[in-house]
This record gives sequence, structure tokens and C-alpha cells, in this order.
Amino acid sequence: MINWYPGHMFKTKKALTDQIKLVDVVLEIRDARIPLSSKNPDIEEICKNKPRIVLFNKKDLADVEKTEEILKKLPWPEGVYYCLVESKATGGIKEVWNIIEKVYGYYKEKWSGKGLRPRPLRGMVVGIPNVGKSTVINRLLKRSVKTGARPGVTRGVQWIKLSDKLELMDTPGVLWPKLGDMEVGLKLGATGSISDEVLPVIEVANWLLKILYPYRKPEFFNRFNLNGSENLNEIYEKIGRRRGLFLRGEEIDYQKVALVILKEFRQGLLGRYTLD
Ligand SMILES: Nc1nc2c(ncn2[C@@H]2O[C@H](COP(=O)(O)OP(=O)(O)OP(=O)(O)O)[C@@H](O)[C@H]2O)c(=O)[nH]1
Repeated sequence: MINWYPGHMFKTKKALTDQIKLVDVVLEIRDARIPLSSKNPDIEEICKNKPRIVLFNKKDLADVEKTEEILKKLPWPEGVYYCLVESKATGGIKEVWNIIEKVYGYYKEKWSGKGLRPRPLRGMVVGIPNVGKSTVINRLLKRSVKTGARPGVTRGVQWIKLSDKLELMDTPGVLWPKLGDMEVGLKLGATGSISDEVLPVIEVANWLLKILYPYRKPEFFNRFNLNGSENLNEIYEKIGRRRGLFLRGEEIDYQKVALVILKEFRQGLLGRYTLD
């Protein structure tokens, strides 16, 4: 599963570290369902001491109470801010702009101390695959349509001006997730940050079912017509029969059932969960 990791990781880290030198603030996107496992372990090193806004995206799919509990326990050094967002809708984006105001205030003071005129902050969106980097950019863009978002080129990089206080590098930076232990890999797989093509999908779905079952969410039981007394095999049987997922004859296609479980989990159809 991690054969492709080292070479790409090294190159990406180097490129990102160079790009981040051009920005004033980093917008790091993580997944609210896996607030810890969606963190790139090198983020602090890559960002050096730049102000950073960590956006826990896909709030609508997470067990918000549990995620908030986890976040409250983490150390949040000065200059690092966080908030939960739902970038497909409007949830939490106003809070992001409030944090941007704070960071802008910090820079304005710094610039004025050096006799420099204020300018929009330069920001860059970074995060592991599929956490919603592009969606967040679009969300922030929507709010700034009125102010006329237009790309400009400074220091060989395209910037999109979102407001008088923020412009963003037009392409987000992809970070590699930490694939240190098996459980983190399973969480990343379940939430879709690792593609199904390289995943043992049945293993991931089995692991996910063991988490979802004891949660006892009605969405999960109703969706698959389960009564709560089934074992793993019976869950596959029931889903496979109801959805007509057969290999040949009456033999259940476990692979397809696993993919249905993962897909519907990722769409939030089985309820809201936090896996960390
Ligand atoms: N439910 C929900 N889905 C979201 C949210 N934000 C993004 N998505 C979905 O998550 C998927 C990935 O979003 P992208 O914006 O393409 O993510 P990305 O990080 O740019 O992805 P890569 O380019 O693969 O690295 C898409 O299907 C989005 O519609 C959200 O807040 N809630």
C-alpha cells in the first residue's frame, strides 16, 4: 500500500516548502471525521512559523460533538487557529473570514512597524487528497464574487483575489497523509483519502462495520434493513440480496457490497461519525 510513498513524498514536501515561502498564511484542510488522522505529520515543519488556519471540513458528515472534544484537547499554539466547516454548504465559512481578519490585523501591525503599506494576505490551501481543498476555495470564492475575484500574477505564481484582505494561490498543495499504522490507513480509506483501487476494500468495509454497528445509529440500520443482531457475514448477505449484488447464481459479491458500504458511508447516508 505504501510503495509509492517515499519518492513522491520527498518531492512534494520540497515543492510545498518552497511555495509556502511565498505566502503569509496557510489554510490547512483536514477532515472533521478524522481530525487527527487527516493531518500531515510534517505540516509544522513545512509551514515553519507561518500563521495557519486549520479547517476541519465535512462537518456535515462528522459527529461534531466528538470532533470538538478531540480538538479541545489538542495544543493550539499562538498563530494557529481552527474551525469546523461544511464547505459544500455555508456552514462555518463566516468564521473562517473572522479568523482571516485576525491574521490580517497581525500582519497590518507588523507591516506598519516596518513602514510598509498593507496589502491582501497571500494564502495557500493545503491538505491530503480528497479532504475538500477545491471545494473550500470555491466556497471562499463565492463569498467574494461581489468584490470581483480575478487572478493576478505575482512572483510567477497565479493568485486569486478574494477580498481586499486575502488572495489565494490558485492551486492547492497536496500533502501525503501519514500512513504509519494500519488503523490510520483504514480511516483514510474509509473516508476516501486513499483511492479504492489501491485499497483492500473488504478489509476497510469490515473495519468500518465494526465501528458503525455499536454506534447504533438508526440511519445505518434503516438504510440496510438490519435489526442489530446480525454478524458480519449476515450483514453482507442482507445488503447483497437487497441490492442484487451477486457474483453468479446466488453467491454474494462481497467486493461490491463492500464498495456500497464505503460509498454510502462517505455520502453520509449511514449517519454522522467521527472515526478518530
Ligand atoms: N458532504 C460534504 N462533502 C464535501 C465537503 N467538501 C467537499 N466535499 C466533497 O468531497 C469530495 C472531494 O472534494 P474536493 O474539493 O475535490 O477535494 P480536494 O481536496 O480538492 O481533492 P483532491 O484534488 O483529490 O486532492 C467532493 O466529492 C466534494 O463534493 C463538505 O463540506 N461536505
